[in-house]
Amino acid sequence: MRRKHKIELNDNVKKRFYYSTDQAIEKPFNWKQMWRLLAYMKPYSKTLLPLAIITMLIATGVRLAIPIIIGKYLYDDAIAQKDMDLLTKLAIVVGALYLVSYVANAFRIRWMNMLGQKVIYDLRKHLFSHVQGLSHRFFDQRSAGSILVRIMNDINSLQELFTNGVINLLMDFILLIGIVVILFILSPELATAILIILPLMFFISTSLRRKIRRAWQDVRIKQAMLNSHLNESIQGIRVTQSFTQERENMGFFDRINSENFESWKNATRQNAIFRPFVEMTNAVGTVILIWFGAYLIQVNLTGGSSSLTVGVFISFAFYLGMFWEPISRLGQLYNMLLVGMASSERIFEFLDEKPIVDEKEDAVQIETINGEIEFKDVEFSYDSKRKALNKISLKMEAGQTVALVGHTGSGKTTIANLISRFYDATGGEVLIDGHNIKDISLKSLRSQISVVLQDTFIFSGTINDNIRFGRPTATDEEVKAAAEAVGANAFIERLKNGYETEVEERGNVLSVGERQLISFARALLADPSIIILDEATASIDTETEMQIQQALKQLLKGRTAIIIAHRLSTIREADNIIVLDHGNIMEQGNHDQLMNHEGIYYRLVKAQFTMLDVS
Ligand SMILES: Nc1ncnc2c1ncn2[C@@H]1O[C@H](COP(=O)(O)OP(=O)(O)OP(=O)(O)O)[C@@H](O)[C@H]1O
Repeated sequence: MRRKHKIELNDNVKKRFYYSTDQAIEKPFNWKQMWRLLAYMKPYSKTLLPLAIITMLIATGVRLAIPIIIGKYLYDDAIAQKDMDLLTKLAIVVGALYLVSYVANAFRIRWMNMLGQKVIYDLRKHLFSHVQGLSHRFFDQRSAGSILVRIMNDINSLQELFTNGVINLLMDFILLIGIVVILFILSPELATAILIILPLMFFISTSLRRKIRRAWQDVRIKQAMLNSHLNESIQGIRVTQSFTQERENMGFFDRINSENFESWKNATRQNAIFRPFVEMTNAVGTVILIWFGAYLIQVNLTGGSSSLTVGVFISFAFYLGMFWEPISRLGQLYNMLLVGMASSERIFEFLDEKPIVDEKEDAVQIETINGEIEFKDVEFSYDSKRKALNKISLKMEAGQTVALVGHTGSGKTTIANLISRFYDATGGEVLIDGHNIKDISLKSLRSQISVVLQDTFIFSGTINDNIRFGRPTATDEEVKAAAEAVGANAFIERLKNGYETEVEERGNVLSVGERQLISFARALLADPSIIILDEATASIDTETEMQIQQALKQLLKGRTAIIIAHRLSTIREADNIIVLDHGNIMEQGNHDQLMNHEGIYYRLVKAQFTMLDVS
């Protein structure tokens, strides 16, 4: 059925929606990395960790003791000897031991879970706070999705390791070694015969499990691809619908969905093979126990060289039943460790990433920046191949409005990025109030610069919250005053709940222009010394723009303002207009000077007027 409906894809477009699976799901065991991970348990080494270990030791000790009591003492010494007193006492002891084991286990699980959750909480907090402090270059090189995967999925995959892995590893070793030692003490001959199944068990738990593990990994990869495709499809749904590409899109989805289906089928098939194998080995063990055990009891009863009693035989049966559990868990733990190694490697890769823009230890705090900006022979390139700025020098006096114009890619945003110190110049120096920008503390620098972009970011929360982002301590009245000053008040009041209207993440319910007005209010509230408007009015209609020109004057008053605009009508009044081309300053001056000069700016203005005339 599925195949019948398969949608054939056009050969020209088959390459779309190929998601790379460069993220290794498992890595070989690495001690150094393991110690680094375990160090996250250190804060709990005097509290939760010892508590979990003690309760684990109690529960394991009790589990190891019960079969001996039931078999050897209860059967051989009490039932066989018809000692009713002893029988009652032993029954009480067994009951009490079960109770102790139950309580110890309940606490062990509780404390282990708590320990695991706390370690994961700490690790995620550490990673997030580290990533937040990284430079723009780090984010340029990675998609938001891949960063999200590390903070969520990779840390989640370590959760199991911390909650169950570490302590279960100890417990299973103790349990296995304990069982083997006890069996040998009770009856070396029967122990030797039964332990033949151990290698078989190990073989199954390692080799079969490896296959199963691979099969489930494949499922995870296919699911991640399905997720990526869904994410991209939903985000791009408007484009898909407008180009009527739904059928092709369905074809891609169908292909990834069938791969996902096949991988599930394979994994569940592998899983199904596993169970009969386990049961078969258990059956082999039981056959050996019954056959050889019965033989040894017979030899004992007829006064031969064996000392195996029925009670010890019963204890053996119990221990045999207990064998599989730790072996199987150790196998799982091994898988968990390999997956954990890959995840922790990726987490540590981020944690080891240093912010390229770093702060000097003796960085100066500037209470109030005046806003004088100077570039001295500044060079910059995002990558080693192309220069975004070529030895440019410029000066902006405090309180001036400076406009940056030039064609797409000429370096306007790059200048703004260097002023906010999102990147460091690769040559020359950027000075603010005469200080090299690298000597100023990042907090005091950035808290006094506001950047308003064309693509403004609206966070989930109310309009109020979004404006208050500029200054969290501002009162409702101050928020409203800022909105009024930039002309945002009118549209906000028209919303259902006014300033308390909830806007979803990215502000999808607001128009692009409305979002820009909110970001103006946000910037005004922050009361910065330097304000950068990067194409900030590009999405506001001309009428609204004229309305906010006054407000903009208000916003820019007493501050150094850098305005980047393609719409030249917005920068006419700037004190200085800097014209850029391929990272070079071609001309500068005010509107009249540049118009008289009849250079690039003159031609740009003329071209825009001609376009307007035509339309
Ligand atoms: N994060 C980045 N990584 C690599 N190269 C970049 C990055 N940002 C910009 N560039 C490159 O640097 C050059 C200057 O870009 P910039 O953003 O400063 O141009 P712009 O003048 O602001 O352009 P626009 O008018 O389109 O906004 C361009 O060639 C661009 O491709």
